[in-house]
Amino acid sequence: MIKYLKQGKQAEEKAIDNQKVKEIVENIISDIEKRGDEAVSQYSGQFDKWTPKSFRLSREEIDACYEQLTEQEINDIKWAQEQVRNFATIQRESMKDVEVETLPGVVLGHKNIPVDSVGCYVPGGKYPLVASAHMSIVTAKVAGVKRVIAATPPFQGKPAPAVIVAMDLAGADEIYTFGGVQAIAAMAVGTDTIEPVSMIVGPGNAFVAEAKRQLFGRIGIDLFAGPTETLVIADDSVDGELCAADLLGQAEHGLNSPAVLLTNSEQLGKDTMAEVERQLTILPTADVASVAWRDYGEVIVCDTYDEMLEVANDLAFEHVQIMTKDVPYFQKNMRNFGALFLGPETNVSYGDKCIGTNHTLPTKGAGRYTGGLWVGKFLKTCTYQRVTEEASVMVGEYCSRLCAIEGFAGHKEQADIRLRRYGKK
Ligand SMILES: NC(=O)c1ccc[n+]([C@@H]2O[C@H](COP(=O)([O-])OP(=O)(O)OC[C@H]3O[C@@H](n4cnc5c(N)ncnc54)[C@H](O)[C@@H]3O)[C@@H](O)[C@H]2O)c1
Ligand SMILES: N[C@H](CO)Cc1c[nH]c[nH+]1
Ligand SMILES: [Zn+2]
Repeated sequence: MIKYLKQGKQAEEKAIDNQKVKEIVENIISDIEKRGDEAVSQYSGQFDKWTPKSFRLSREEIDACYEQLTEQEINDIKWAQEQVRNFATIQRESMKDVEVETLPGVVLGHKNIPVDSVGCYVPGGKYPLVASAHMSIVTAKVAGVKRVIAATPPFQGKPAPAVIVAMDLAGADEIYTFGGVQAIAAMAVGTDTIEPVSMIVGPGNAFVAEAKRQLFGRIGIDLFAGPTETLVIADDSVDGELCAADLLGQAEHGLNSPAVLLTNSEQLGKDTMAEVERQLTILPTADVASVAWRDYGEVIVCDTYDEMLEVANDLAFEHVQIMTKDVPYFQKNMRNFGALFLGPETNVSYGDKCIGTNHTLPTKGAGRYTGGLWVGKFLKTCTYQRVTEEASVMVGEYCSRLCAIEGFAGHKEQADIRLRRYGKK
């Protein structure tokens, strides 16, 4: 049986917010399509109080950002990028091109071809999300994308130096300081000064995620990577203090970031709730985390692992932290999630910042149909075929008859002409 010790906002309340966001985003995109740079500047002024002469940073402006960081900070950014690059390179090497003779004289293959140009969005409303630069730009470059442009909103009234340095170290070819819907739309549809890209990637708030969703089709997107959500699956092998830290660690992302504890121990549920309240009195980001916990925090108690597994697969959350006696059971049976964090020794923050797996992950149920950002998202797997004359006759006979079933005369003739040319002479 499933029992809620604490429940978050219900689906209907969430849907009202979503509708408002949809309308706002639709209007901004259509205005930017019509008025280009002028509209980008207007929205940047309205939402971010930021209207520079040029949104694109010059080499001198980028270099000035390095001066604002310590050597340690630069080295740490480099270390994190190295981890992301290493893992992405191994993943890239696992994506082999294929060429095989499936029937005598029939050769089929596929090639993995990088997308020509990509726009990488690095969030920066509440926090300058330095790590998002590694996740998208480094990975795009490992995939072989030629033109990688990057955008991030101003932070506290100016370009965030650590984000700009991370973008530059990651290999971004153009760096823009603008955020939100205006950044996504400018990169996707292009303006007088910005050449549009083929694909937009990277996480963001509800406005950013919705803008990508609305533009999908005109451009490619990686996935729906909206407001952070985290699920902690735990039993009495761990304590409330650890569970609370792992819930609040992600609740601090935003007012609408769900943090859920799923347990088979009512006592752990109660201890965690008490611990959350205690930690909120000392967490410097409690202003955000406390609202997220109040509105979207949940504590669900189940009887068995099987029940916990079913709830977790239904939730299809972005992050799933497993802290149970039987970790392999969840590793084996979890099907819907963005990333798994196995055991109390690791945690979401390692993945967020530096361990090497990508932190741009599916939210709002998108984990039911996609994994997170990875090198494969930047590659188009495109097929080709080649046949001998003899094989063309063999396949052509099947094809001709199959076309006749469907009434496709033109298709049939494509086969028949080859039967006449390559058939018995
Ligand atoms: N799913 C993932 O992989 C993942 C990874 C990292 C971060 N995130 C999420 O990214 C988000 C970052 O959000 P953020 O807000 O800090 O930064 P952000 O850069 O995504 O958004 C800031 C921009 O939002 C726009 N904006 C703000 N209020 C608006 C309004 N009322 N109307 C229109 N536009 C508006 C502004 O232009 C601003 O530049 C968080 O929700 C975090 O949880 C998700
Ligand atoms: N947890 C975020 C993904 O939802 C990623 C991140 C980066 N920095 C901090 N957090
Ligand atoms: Zn995080």
